[in-house]
Amino acid sequence: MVKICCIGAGYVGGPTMAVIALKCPLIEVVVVDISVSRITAWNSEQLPIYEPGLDEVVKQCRGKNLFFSFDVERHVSEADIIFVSVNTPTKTQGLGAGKAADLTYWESAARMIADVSKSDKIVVEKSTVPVKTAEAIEKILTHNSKGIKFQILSNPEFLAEGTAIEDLFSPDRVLIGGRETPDGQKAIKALKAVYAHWVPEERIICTNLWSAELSKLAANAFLAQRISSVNAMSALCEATGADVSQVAHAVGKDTRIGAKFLNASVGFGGSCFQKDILNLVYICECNGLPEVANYWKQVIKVNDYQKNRFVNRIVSSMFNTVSGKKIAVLGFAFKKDTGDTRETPAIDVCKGLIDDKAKLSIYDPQVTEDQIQRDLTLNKFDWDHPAHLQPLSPASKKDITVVWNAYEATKDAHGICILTEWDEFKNLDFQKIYNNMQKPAFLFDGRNVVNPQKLRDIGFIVYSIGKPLDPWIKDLPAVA
Ligand SMILES: NC(=O)C1=CN([C@@H]2O[C@H](COP(=O)(O)OP(=O)(O)OC[C@H]3O[C@@H](n4cnc5c(N)ncnc54)[C@H](O)[C@@H]3O)[C@@H](O)[C@H]2O)C=CC1
Ligand SMILES: O=C(O)[C@H]1O[C@H](OP(=O)(O)OP(=O)(O)OC[C@H]2O[C@@H](n3ccc(=O)[nH]c3=O)[C@H](O)[C@@H]2O)[C@H](O)[C@@H](O)[C@@H]1O
Repeated sequence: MVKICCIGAGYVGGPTMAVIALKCPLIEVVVVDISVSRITAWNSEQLPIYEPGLDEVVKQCRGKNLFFSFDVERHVSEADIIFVSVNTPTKTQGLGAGKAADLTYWESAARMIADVSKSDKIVVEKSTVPVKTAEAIEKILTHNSKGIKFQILSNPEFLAEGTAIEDLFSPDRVLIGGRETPDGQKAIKALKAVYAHWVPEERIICTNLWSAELSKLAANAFLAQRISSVNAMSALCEATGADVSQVAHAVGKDTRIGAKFLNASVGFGGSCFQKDILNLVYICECNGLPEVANYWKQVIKVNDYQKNRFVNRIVSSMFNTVSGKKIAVLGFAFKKDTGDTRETPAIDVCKGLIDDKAKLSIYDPQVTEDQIQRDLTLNKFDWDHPAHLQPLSPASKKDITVVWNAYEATKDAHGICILTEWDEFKNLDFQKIYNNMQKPAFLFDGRNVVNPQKLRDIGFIVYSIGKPLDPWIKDLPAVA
């Protein structure tokens, strides 16, 4: 029986391994982690992450051929294939701070693999890493190997949160990069055989190591660039009376461009887009390519501009101050169908409003008060380290309340901002909400989930990203 061990039981390691176990009943899959609380949760009824469909998959194979354990060394030493899916945060200190990937967790995993291995192994990069990481990992493994042979493969993950199980069941492609040597090709074949249990052969792409590593960074950069492109257009739509949804629809109908990923928003969030682009920028700079670095940097600049623009719209519309005003924040996760808040645009918007002394009442169906308080007080990039190494929750912000219902959040509020596109926000009773708010009642839709005209008919002053402006807002000076 082939044995797989995955180091890192997070958003990628957990779901990916659960699906491999489900699709390959004759392979034993063990997911290990240094975080005892995460492993305990994976073994309980309350999984540590919220992902539609994940519970069912885990229930079907846990205890049969899927196991979660904190006995990291034992399972690593017994495995034939080791996936490494640990954090690769942005460095906060030293060389490359604020840009380069921090490979501390990867390096310590590699050293541990070398220490405990007693037989030849295939080591698979699942984490997103800088191009050429495999070379460094190879050096660590071979210099500490005691004669054991390691083959390194790059097998980046393309799942998106909220649709992870769907994405894993039916991936657009699986990418496997390896050395162009007989041993490298043999390792590629072994990993390909795992995926071939359910992924059609033509969707499994095999490349050299560097192409696979770089393709992951490139894919995230291209995706984020589409969002910044449509968000840049949204500002121009507001200035001209065009409607960004109509523009995106018309542009996306061109089959060369395609319709997906053209939703204007308050900005992209999530643990990876910004981190991976910063990493790409750093690699370009290190390779003497400042023009290429600046090109990609612009994607992040436009994203920051979009978040600032949203806050400025709120403040300027509400008589240039939100001081002491109650603002209801609907949605805190970085997108719907996840409880993940890493780099969510809600953090920047809430901080912007708090700086202007607003009182926030926040509701998200999947995010806890503790998480929101942590997110609003942690330093940039601290969130991306294993939970037990993060700073303890500092003093909580006083001007925030977190409630468990959109009606309570909006009661007596001066304004509402929608920051996550949860389906339930589309079906709220906005007449009831309007009746219970201070007047004039403002609504700022950062995700284009409401019908602005219907809400204007109720009496709301509505701002929707990239849509023709409400007469109230049109007469105000332009904001940047
Ligand atoms: N979240 C996502 O949707 C995607 C993430 N990725 C990449 O996958 C990697 C992991 O991301 P997530 O799963 O989101 O992170 P995560 O933070 O949810 O999980 C990482 C886990 O690794 C554990 N860990 C760290 N060092 C360890 C060690 N030495 N030994 C054992 N366990 C260790 C941590 O305790 C944590 O539970 C990152 O490189 C990320 O860029 C790639 C595709 C999608
Ligand atoms: O490397 C990763 O971590 C993953 O990053 C993204 O997945 P994820 O961040 O989970 O979610 P997305 O659906 O890509 O959304 C990212 C952000 O962009 C925003 N977005 C997305 C699409 C869109 O049209 N407009 C828009 O503003 C979302 O609201 C969200 O804040 C990629 O889609 C995955 O392929 C990749 O594996």
